[in-house]
Amino acid sequence: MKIKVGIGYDVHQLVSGRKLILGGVDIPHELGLLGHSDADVLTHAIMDALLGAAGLGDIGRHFPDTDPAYRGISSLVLLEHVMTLIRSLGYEVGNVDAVIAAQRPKLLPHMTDMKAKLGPLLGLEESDLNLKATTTERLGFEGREEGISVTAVCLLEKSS
Ligand SMILES: Nc1ccn([C@@H]2O[C@H](COP(=O)(O)O)[C@@H](O)[C@H]2O)c(=O)n1
Ligand SMILES: C[C@@]1(CO)OP(=O)(O)OP(=O)(O)OC[C@H]1O
Repeated sequence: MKIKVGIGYDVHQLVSGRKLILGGVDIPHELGLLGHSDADVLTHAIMDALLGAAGLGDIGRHFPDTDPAYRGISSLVLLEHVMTLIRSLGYEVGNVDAVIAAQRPKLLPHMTDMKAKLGPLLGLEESDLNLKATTTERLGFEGREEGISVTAVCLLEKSS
């Protein structure tokens, strides 16, 4: 069994007039995330962890933000592409763990919905997909509610 580890990190700015999409879930909030796609920073960090583990670079390489094809696209669609790539190399995802740094809103009530969207795409059972949230105690850009950051790690497994 070959095992590879990956890490992903992403940040998106919080602005008015945009939706707050995390893990494919539209979370009610007065601010949303700015980006070329739907700016789903959680899904982006997970994709970067997967691509990193597979030695495939990052999401900017696969989905350039200069390409109109990706304007407003659901990041879950991009995750499906990433999973196709990962599986074409013979890998399956072992587990994913992620921490979302957001001062507000409270994300715990939305974790089950996020896991229900992401788990099937990743091919993961509930216990192998862990999502966490933390405030930064009002410190830094997340604490000032200027943006949300996510750090994600994953394992990829290939039997050989
Ligand atoms: N946006 C957030 C941030 C945190 N949580 C939950 O609150 C717990 C305590 O947060 P601290 O930053 O004080 O450690 C944290 O463990 C999360 O369960 C949340 O739901 N949404
Ligand atoms: C996802 C992509 C592609 O639409 O755009 P954004 O939503 O701006 O996200 P980011 O994490 O800045 O970079 C990756 C991009 O290529």
